[in-house]
Amino acid sequence: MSDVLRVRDLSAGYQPELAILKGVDLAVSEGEFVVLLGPNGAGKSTLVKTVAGLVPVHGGSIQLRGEEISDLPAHLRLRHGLAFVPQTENIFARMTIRENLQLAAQILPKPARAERIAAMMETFPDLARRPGTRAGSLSGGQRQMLAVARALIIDPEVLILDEPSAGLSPLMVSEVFDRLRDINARGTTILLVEQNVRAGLEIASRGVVLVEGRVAHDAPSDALTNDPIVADLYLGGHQKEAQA
Ligand SMILES: Nc1ncnc2c1ncn2[C@@H]1O[C@H](COP(=O)(O)OP(=O)(O)OP(=O)(O)O)[C@@H](O)[C@H]1O
Repeated sequence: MSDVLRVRDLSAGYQPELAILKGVDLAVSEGEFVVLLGPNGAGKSTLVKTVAGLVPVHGGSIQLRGEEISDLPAHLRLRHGLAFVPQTENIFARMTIRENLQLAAQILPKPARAERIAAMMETFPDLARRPGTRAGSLSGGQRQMLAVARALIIDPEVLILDEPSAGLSPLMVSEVFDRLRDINARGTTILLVEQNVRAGLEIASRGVVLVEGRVAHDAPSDALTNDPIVADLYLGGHQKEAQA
């Protein structure tokens, strides 16, 4: 399997002298579903934001299909096929569902836009039922679906999501996760940041555990789920909570 995304010895942070990521190595293969786990403050969001071009890189490399992208601004990374769904402010609340999709489609050549919007409406029937509804009036789960639809409009090489389950009820989380599972089954490579260890390892085939800005574990989900040392040391509270 070829790597879609490859991060090597990546250091990055919000200020020049303060590295939050301290030499991260991570590869995501074509068609894979990888979950990024770790305690609060480990640097999960910082890692995906750095990959998306939103946090300054101090050193190391980020490659998309073998091409170095760490020098590119965020909008050009998007053009290269890297779609990122931030944790918040990922839709335009005052605009309708259709307008949100139309805006996201602006990046595509004009003739391709209508077809991609129609494809998203087909993938997300819940959104297709009410294209004129203002995004701000949708439920939390539907908003996340719209954010994912906006990201998918370019038919990306890789879809990166920063905790789309944050603040959602368990029912909504399972709806969003079911949809992500479908999207992955149709061939989209996914890298997901998730706080809930059990839910993350259930949906992804591989887990990467970040601790203090470094990769502490990188293993198939089954192995991480059953590794008591990993559960106690790094996933501790979350794992116990999830099993309670
Ligand atoms: N905009 C920012 N400016 C400066 N420091 C930041 C910023 N965002 C995050 N940090 C710091 O970076 C470190 C890593 O935070 P990050 O949000 O990446 O961790 P995380 O693993 O995603 O945690 P959580 O699960 O709590 O979201 C923390 O020390 C945090 O205080």
